[in-house]
Amino acid sequence: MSRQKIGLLFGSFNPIHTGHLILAEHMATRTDLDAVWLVVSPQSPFKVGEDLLPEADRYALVEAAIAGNDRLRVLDVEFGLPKPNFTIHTLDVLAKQYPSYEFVVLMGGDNLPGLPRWKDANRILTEYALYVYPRPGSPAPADVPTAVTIVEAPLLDISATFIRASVRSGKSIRYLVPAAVEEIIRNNRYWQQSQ
Ligand SMILES: Nc1ncnc2c1ncn2[C@@H]1O[C@H](COP(=O)(O)OP(=O)(O)OP(=O)(O)O)[C@@H](O)[C@H]1O
Ligand SMILES: O=C(O)c1ccc[n+]([C@@H]2O[C@H](COP(=O)([O-])O)[C@@H](O)[C@H]2O)c1
Repeated sequence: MSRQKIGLLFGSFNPIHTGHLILAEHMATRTDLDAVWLVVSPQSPFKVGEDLLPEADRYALVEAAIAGNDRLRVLDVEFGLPKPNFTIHTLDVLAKQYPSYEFVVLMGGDNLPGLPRWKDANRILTEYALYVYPRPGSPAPADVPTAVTIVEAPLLDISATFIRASVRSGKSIRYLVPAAVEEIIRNNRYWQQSQ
């Protein structure tokens, strides 16, 4: 029997939004992946100094967003790892922890140009396949490494930045995030005070 193939979507999820969810569901149902795991990063090396909610709060939002979807799972594996969170470290931990699974790294097209600056980028590209979901404003480069597959999928012009800005200015985020996420954001007044 072939090994379970799991897509890993690493992100700050500040907050999780419909773009992440459509990406994850698309990968889990329209590629050869069996499931997608969303890995909440406490501190992306490229987002040091940004206005991040505490990681436990971002995790709770992801948990609420994916409730009831058996193909999706959220991981807090990076919470106990040194910061900033280098993806290669997490991949090494997961490979050891789940030797019977084959992991694929998922990302949006905006992350592809910066990939050569990731820690041990060459090792990631040698040891893992990468499936890239296209993102508005980030056209696929003409030349991609052989490990990279650009997946054909509907473009989603949604970002966590837009959602935080909407909340701050009192605009609706209905449908941009699941109802359960919207409720948690409202009840906790995230981004309405000085966060
Ligand atoms: N609308 C989208 N289309 C395609 N990929 C996306 C989209 N939104 C997020 N992603 C991808 O999901 C992963 C995690 O993204 P992240 O949590 O940083 O969200 P973000 O919306 O890009 O956040 P921010 O606006 O705060 O920078 C990244 O690989 C990113 O490229
Ligand atoms: O490993 C690296 O060097 C590296 C560099 C930049 C980003 N990442 C990871 O990529 C994910 C998305 O990052 P970001 O900055 O788009 O939120 C997040 O999990 C980061 O930890 C990882």
